[in-house]
Amino acid sequence: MKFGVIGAGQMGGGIAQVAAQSGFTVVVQDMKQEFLDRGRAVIEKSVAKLHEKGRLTDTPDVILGRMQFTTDLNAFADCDLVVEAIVENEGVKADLFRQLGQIVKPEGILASNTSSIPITALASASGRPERFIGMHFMNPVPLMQLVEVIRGYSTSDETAQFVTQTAERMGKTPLACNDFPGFVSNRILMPMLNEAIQCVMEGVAEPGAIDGIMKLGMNHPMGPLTLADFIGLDTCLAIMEVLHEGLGDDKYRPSPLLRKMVQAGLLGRKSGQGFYTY
Ligand SMILES: CC(=O)CC(=O)SCCNC(=O)CCNC(=O)[C@H](O)C(C)(C)COP(=O)(O)OP(=O)(O)OC[C@H]1O[C@@H](n2cnc3c(N)ncnc32)[C@H](O)[C@@H]1OP(=O)(O)O
Ligand SMILES: NC(=O)C1=CN([C@@H]2O[C@H](COP(=O)(O)OP(=O)(O)OC[C@H]3O[C@@H](n4cnc5c(N)ncnc54)[C@H](OP(=O)(O)O)[C@@H]3O)[C@@H](O)[C@H]2O)C=CC1
Repeated sequence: MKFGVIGAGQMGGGIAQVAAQSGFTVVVQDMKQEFLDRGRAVIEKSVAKLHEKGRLTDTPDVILGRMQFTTDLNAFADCDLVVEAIVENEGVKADLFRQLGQIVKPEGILASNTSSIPITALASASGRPERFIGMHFMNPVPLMQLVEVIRGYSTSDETAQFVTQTAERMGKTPLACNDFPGFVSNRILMPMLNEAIQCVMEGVAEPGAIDGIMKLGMNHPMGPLTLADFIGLDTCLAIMEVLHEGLGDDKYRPSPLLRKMVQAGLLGRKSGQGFYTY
C-alpha cells in the first residue's frame, strides 16, 4: 500500500513513522524543505528509541528507506490513502482537499486527522465525499493506541472498512464515532483543559499545583496544562472555537487566557513557552 501524509509536524511525522513501521511505502509532504528536515529528524530519533527498546520488527534504516519526503503535492497521485495533518483551520484544509481531489487517483481515499473540524464539510471540498473520512490519531502517535474513525455524511461502508483495517494494520485500535464538533475525544478532553486554563486565570492555583492535583488525584499521565502545552495552545484554541461555534453553547467558550497566550505567540512546547518553559 502507498500511504500519503500531508504535514510533517508532530502529528504528520508520527503518522508517517507508524505507517512506515507497518511496512507501507510512505510519502510525506510539507510546504518547505526545512519543515520536512525537522520532521525527518524527529522521526529518526523516535525510531532509534523504539529500536533500542526492541519494539520494532525492522531496523531504522529499513523503516526510513520506505519514506519519501517532498514539497510536491503531485507525489500523492498514486497513493491508496492520503492522511492530512496540517494546521487546524477549516479554510486551509478545505483548500488543500480541493487540490487533492484533483491530484489523487479516483479510487484513492482521503482522510483528515483534524481534531474537531466537520468531516462532512472537508469531504464536500474534496469532491469525493464517499471516499473521505476522519482518521484521528492521538499524540504522540508512536505510543498512543487509539485512532478515532469519523464517518462523514456520505462516507461509504468500503471507505470506513478500509480505514479501520489500515488502523489495525498500524497496530492501533480504531473506534468509530459520528461527525459532531470535536467528535468524542476532544468534546470531552478539551473543556477539561480549558477549565484548567481558566483556573490559572482566576488564580485558583499555580500551574504546577493544578497539574499535580490532576496527576496524583486522578491518575492522569500528564496534568492538563502540560498536556495543553504538548498539544499546542494554538491547536487547543482552534478546537475550542469549533466546539463553541459548532455546538452553540457558552460552556465551550475558550478561556480568555488561552486566547491571550496564543496572541502572544506562546504556543506551548512547540514555541518553547506555554504554561511552562521548554
Ligand atoms: C488534540 C487531539 O486532537 C487529540 C490528542 O492527541 S489529545 C492528546 C492525547 N495524548 C495524551 O493524552 C498523552 C498523555 N500522556 C501520556 O499518555 C504519557 O505521558 C506518554 C505516553 C506521552 C509518555 O509516557 P510516560 O509513561 O509519561 O513516560 P515517559 O517517560 O515520558 O515516556 C516513556 C518513554 O517513551 C519515550 N517516548 C516519548 N515520546 C516518544 C515518541 N514519540 N517516540 C518514541 N518514544 C517516545 C520517552 O522518551 C520515554 O523513553 P524512556 O523510557 O527511555 O525514558
Ligand atoms: N497536536 C496534537 O496533539 C494533535 C493534533 N491533531 C491535529 O493534527 C493536525 C496537525 O497538528 P500538529 O501536527 O500538532 O501541528 P503542527 O503545527 O506540529 O504541524 C502542522 C504542519 O503542517 C504544515 N502546514 C501548515 N499549513 C500547511 C499547508 N497548507 N500545506 C502543507 N502543510 C501545511 C505546518 O507548517 P508550518 O510550520 O508552516 O505551520 C506544519 O509542518 C491539526 O489538524 C491538529 O488539530 C490531531 C491529534 C492530536
